[in-house]
Amino acid sequence: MSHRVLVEAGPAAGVAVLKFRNPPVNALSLEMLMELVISLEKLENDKAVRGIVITAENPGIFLAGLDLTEMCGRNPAHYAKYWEAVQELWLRLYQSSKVLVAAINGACPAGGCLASLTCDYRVMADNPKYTIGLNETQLGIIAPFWFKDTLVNTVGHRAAEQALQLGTLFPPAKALQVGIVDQVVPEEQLQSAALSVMAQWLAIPDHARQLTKTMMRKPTVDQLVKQREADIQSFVGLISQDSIQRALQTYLQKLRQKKG
Ligand SMILES: CCCCC/C=C\C/C=C\C/C=C/C(=O)SCCNC(=O)CCNC(=O)[C@H](O)C(C)(C)COP(=O)(O)OP(=O)(O)OC[C@H]1O[C@@H](n2cnc3c(N)ncnc32)[C@H](O)[C@@H]1OP(=O)(O)O
Repeated sequence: MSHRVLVEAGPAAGVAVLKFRNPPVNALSLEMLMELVISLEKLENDKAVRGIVITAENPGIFLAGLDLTEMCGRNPAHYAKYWEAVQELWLRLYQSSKVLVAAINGACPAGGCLASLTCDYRVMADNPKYTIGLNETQLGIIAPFWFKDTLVNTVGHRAAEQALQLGTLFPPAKALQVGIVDQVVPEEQLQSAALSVMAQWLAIPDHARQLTKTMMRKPTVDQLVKQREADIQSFVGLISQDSIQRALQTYLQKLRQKKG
């Protein structure tokens, strides 16, 4: 039984809706990652499901990204386990044979943006409070190569380089202009817009669409698959550095003080 991920049958045949519900901010904790992987595996094996709309149960925060508390003050074995789970989620999402449509109904930084970038299409609610992007450099860390590759595959090299160096979080109109999202709609129309685009994608025969998706994505997937263990070791080495730990602690404190 999953607590942090809700899967519902969609209103249209063949469509499931996967909702994030990990309060307070839908951070990708280890438990959340594991529940997501299990939910995605079940959906992948369900022949009746052809498409999945991915969204947050409560509007406001789509996903707050990776859980910073999983990357601060822990031991190397924990960092390795956590990173393997992050890799696994990305591999499941990016290689999914289903049509994935992200209905972005809230803040979507870093790991949240990455999850949405694995989808085939992104619709974002037109709310200026919501932003999306790979903001790692603002935290004093760097987006790993496969985060970078996923962004490059979406927006192209120049736009990705600029967004990554600056760690830009784009509001909806800017995100559309750069191409991080494909469509921006009034908030109350988000779910219907996602279902409408899903219907267009499902009009294509599955086998042709799936083979095309694999052809487009395989080179990027292979890069990680062939060096998964080395990527884990790089992550553990980097995240364990005192300077990185200090940067993450400072960022977390700033988030906590924001309220005070
Ligand atoms: C191969 C080798 C390469 C190695 C490179 C090394 C490192 C790179 C590794 C990983 C890449 C990292 C990816 C990430 O995803 S990092 C996370 C990025 N996320 C963010 O920057 C978002 C931060 N959060 C926010 O901006 C806001 O919280 C929000 C999501 C916009 C919501 O705002 P709101 O005002 O509604 O809530 P609060 O800010 O008050 O937060 C409430 C509560 O939640 C805590 N929290 C927020 N975000 C996170 C998070 N990502 N992880 C853990 N906890 C989080 C926040 O601190 C508050 O806690 P409190 O205790 O005060 O209640």
